[in-house]
Amino acid sequence: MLHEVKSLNEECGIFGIWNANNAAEYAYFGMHSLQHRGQEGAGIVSFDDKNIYMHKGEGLLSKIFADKNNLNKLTGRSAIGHIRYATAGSHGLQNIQPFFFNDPRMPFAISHNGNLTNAKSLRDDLTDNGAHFQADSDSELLGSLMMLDQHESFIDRLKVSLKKLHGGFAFIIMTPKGMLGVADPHGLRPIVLGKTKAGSYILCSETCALDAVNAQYVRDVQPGELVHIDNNDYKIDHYTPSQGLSICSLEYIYFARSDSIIHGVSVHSARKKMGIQVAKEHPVKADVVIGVPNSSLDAALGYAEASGIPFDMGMIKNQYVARTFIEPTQDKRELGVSMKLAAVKSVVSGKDIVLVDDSIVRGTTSKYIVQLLKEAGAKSIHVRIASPVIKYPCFYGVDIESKTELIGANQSVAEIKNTIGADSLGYLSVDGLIKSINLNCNNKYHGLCTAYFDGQYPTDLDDYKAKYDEETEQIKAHKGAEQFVR
Ligand SMILES: O=P(O)(O)OC[C@H]1O[C@H](OP(=O)(O)OP(=O)(O)O)[C@H](O)[C@@H]1O
Ligand SMILES: NC(=O)CC[C@H](N)C(=O)O
Ligand SMILES: [Mg+2]
Repeated sequence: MLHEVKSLNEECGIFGIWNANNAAEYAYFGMHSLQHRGQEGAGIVSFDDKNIYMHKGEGLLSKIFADKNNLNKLTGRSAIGHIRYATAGSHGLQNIQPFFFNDPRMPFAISHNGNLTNAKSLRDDLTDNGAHFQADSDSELLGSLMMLDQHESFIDRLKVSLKKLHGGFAFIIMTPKGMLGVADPHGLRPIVLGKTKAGSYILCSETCALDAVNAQYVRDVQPGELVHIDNNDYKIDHYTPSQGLSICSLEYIYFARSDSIIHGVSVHSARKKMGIQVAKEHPVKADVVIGVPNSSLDAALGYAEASGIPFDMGMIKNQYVARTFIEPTQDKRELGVSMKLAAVKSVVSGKDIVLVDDSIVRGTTSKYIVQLLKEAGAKSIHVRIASPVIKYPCFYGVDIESKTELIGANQSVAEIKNTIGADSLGYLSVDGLIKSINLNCNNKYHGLCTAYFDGQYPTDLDDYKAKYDEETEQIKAHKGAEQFVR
């Protein structure tokens, strides 16, 4: 299976529109602006009064729908779409969503962003109860549970089944009668409601997809909520009580597009504040601040603003290589980074540099960039990371499920500094991160999941717990490690 050259793998993007002319076309344009969330495959399912239409494929949306007929055949006034980056189950067409369930009581299609922590146990139970599966990802389990459930109404079947799911999930569910949006009890994955000028409702992962189709933001779907949309309006219901918002902090740090607004916080502003905050926490004398295009540029601007050191374009990104797919081995990954990023010698030569990146996962990018800047004549390189040390894996929809691949779980900050060859290295503190995002949420989690940094998982780890416990002893060794080294 081929993968894009990315160090930090993204999540999925979901989009649904109800009661619109050319619904599938809306889905296509909305999903196009969510392409950063997954590049493995995509699909759209549309409904008209009598029929269901579907087209799915592997790779980028523009490739899957390059033949316009693939979109034109998706008629009807409602459509639901999905773009995938796998976290559970195999790669390949069978796991590309939306999944369609031909339930004679009420047919439905589902799109899922997230990862279920109890998927294996649920699958085992369902298999014992005679369920048949279309594929092997976690996402179809909601449909499988609903197919076996005996409640009379569709909503009851949905609510009962949702209660059995653990972990991170945002779902859009579509039937011939209406569209539904769901957030897990902690709201780990983002999902928003919007409305077009013509009055059609949209559910999608990020507000950038609403902007792309000229729709207005209505509200974020809150933890434990079930939003019903039909021809008349939308209605907010709950399938379970909220456990308090703890949305994935990496959405703000890296995943979401900078122009999106999540739970009232502009992603761009949050990133800029992370840069301002890391400048306060780890000041350094230097000639120029540079960012790693594109995802750290907002933070680099913040660092420059707070420190008074000028920002410049010390690195450029080859936009075309970002869409090159290669095998995800370490040597190919390194080759991928070198094809993707290049130094601007006139900016970096002879200079003391502050190099800002949004995160370090395996260390591949930072190591390569430090080397690149040295070769371009930089005098010294002070790396500043606009997020805390990533030491713990994620089980809620991001593809870092083992600590063995995390440099921050295996090395102290001093060791990482040496590994990447920097003159100094400073990470943002967890408090600094919470302050920069500032969700103004008074719950235990400050509105955020910061498990990557502090191991505070808002849910049980269920089927992942045994492996996680095995790795925990090693992780402990680095607990409380310093945030800065010279
Ligand atoms: O330590 P590493 O394992 O290298 O991972 C960290 C890098 O991964 C991400 O960038 P990525 O290259 O995925 O994509 P981007 O171009 O969107 O920043 C992130 O922005 C860091 O630069
Ligand atoms: N990244 C995601 O949200 C993935 C959704 C689902 N777990 C899958 O693997 O298809
Ligand atoms: Mg990057």
